[in-house]
Amino acid sequence: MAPTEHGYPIVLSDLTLEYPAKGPSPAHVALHGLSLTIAPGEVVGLLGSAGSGKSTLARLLSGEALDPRSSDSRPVITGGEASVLGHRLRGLPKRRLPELRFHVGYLAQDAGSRLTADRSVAEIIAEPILERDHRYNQRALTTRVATMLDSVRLPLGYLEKYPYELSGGQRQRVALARALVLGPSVLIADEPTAGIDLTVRDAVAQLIGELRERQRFSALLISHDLPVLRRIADRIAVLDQGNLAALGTIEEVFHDPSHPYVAALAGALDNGHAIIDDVDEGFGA
Ligand SMILES: Nc1ncnc2c1ncn2[C@@H]1O[C@H](COP(=O)(O)OP(=O)(O)OP(=O)(O)O)[C@@H](O)[C@H]1O
Repeated sequence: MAPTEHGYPIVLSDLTLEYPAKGPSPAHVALHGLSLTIAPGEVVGLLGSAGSGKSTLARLLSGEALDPRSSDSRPVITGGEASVLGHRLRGLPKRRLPELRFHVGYLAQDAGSRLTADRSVAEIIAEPILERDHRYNQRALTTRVATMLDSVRLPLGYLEKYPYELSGGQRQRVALARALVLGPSVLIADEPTAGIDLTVRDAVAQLIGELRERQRFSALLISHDLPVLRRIADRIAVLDQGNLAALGTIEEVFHDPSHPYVAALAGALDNGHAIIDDVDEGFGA
């Protein structure tokens, strides 16, 4: 594995990320001068208003936004730097992208609902391994896939099922198994519990917590689900319109908020909202 910068798997220093102008759409700065470090084994929760840049950051750190094959328009680092496991992402040579992606598990937004429809659960989970080595030992592959399915608490009988046969929560667990199949050192998860019913949400949170203990990865977890964040995040960062509005433990951030968006989040919490998407209205894009 590449050496980490100052021992931190993720280092953002004064990072500015911009979507370049495209056709009639002008350039858009999605993140302004963001600085944040994530320590080995640390889980940082990321909250923010709609359009505040959370998914853009996730796409960059996972390497997805650096992939020239990506169909979406891609954000570009126009200021500062982001390092993941010692890889400096600004101007990262294309040949180093596979190594970065090997060590970084990425659970994209709505990953569960975007599983390839005509592949079995076993094929979906095995895919990241076979993409790297299509001659991977079949027996070792079967064992690895079964172990991953078991670690996300799905019965082995599900290996031959197809996504349409699974519930939303089960699909999300398959997506998580796929994101973790290469044993990453860093996990980037974008709303892993969104759209899942309450009981399963708790199970997914517990699972990420357990896997983190077992595999010891650092993670950036985008979520507005306070019970989930309380359970697994060591600190939270709050973004508002591309700027860092707060950073600290949940208690530190919500104790005496000075930023209006953070104050609105704290107000929603006081009113008993566990999932605090509701305050997005009136904030952000
Ligand atoms: N492909 C793109 N091209 C141009 N602009 C984009 C693109 N994707 C996102 N943006 C813009 O960048 C900003 C940040 O978007 P992003 O999806 O990162 O926000 P977010 O915090 O994840 O929002 P949400 O909570 O709604 O998912 C928004 O203003 C959005 O319109």
